[in-house]
Amino acid sequence: MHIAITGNIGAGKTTLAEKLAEHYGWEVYYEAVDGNPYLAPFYSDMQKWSFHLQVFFLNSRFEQVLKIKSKEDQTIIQDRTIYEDAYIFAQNLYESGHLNETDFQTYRSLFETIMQAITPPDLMIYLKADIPKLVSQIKLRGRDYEATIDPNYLHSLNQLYEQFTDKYDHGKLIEIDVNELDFVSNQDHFLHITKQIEKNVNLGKQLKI
Ligand SMILES: Nc1ncnc2c1ncn2[C@@H]1O[C@H](COP(=O)(O)OP(=O)(O)OP(=O)(O)O)[C@@H](O)[C@H]1O
Repeated sequence: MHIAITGNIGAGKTTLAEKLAEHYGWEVYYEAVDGNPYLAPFYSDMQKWSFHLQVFFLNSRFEQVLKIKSKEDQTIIQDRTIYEDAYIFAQNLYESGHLNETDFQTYRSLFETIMQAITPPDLMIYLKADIPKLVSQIKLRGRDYEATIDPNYLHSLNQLYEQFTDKYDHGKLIEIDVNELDFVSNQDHFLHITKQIEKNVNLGKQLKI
């Protein structure tokens, strides 16, 4: 089974993926952050590195989806989806003028080709958070290259997340407002999330508990 967590930068996807993996005995597929040669340069010069970074993420996410497909007997939890790369990040860079028309069209055409080869997740979990929550969580983890993230960038991404999740029709999607949730130290908050997952997918004998 393929479960994916979707949400803006700093929404808590990686932390939730790890907690769910521990709880259910699932495997996590992380985003390609460590060893990503374009991520830090991208944050210092978006104009120059947007296309490179988008192609890098698209390829790495495509590889993940193919691997997930080949392991149908296991449950894998994916930290961010390929849809977000195209419909949110690349779209935002295009709208803000960091990706030019030609590069964006080339990227979208590559994405459309990839779409023909992949299947959507069985369940998407959208972690919805407002800007103050995102900013404070990004600060907490203290990555140097993320220190320059402008709240306006997060705001534009959040607007695209809203549009994307409203229209999403590739499969099931649950929305979890994490503004007032602390699923790390409050077990009831964590169980609120697992309850919703179990309502939406049949975990059957895969349950570890
Ligand atoms: N397609 C993309 N275009 C631009 N930046 C991207 C893209 N995909 C991921 N990123 C960025 O790469 C980094 C990934 O970091 P990480 O995997 O820790 O996730 P995150 O988005 O911060 O989420 P969370 O805190 O919810 O786990 C972030 O700065 C993130 O937004």
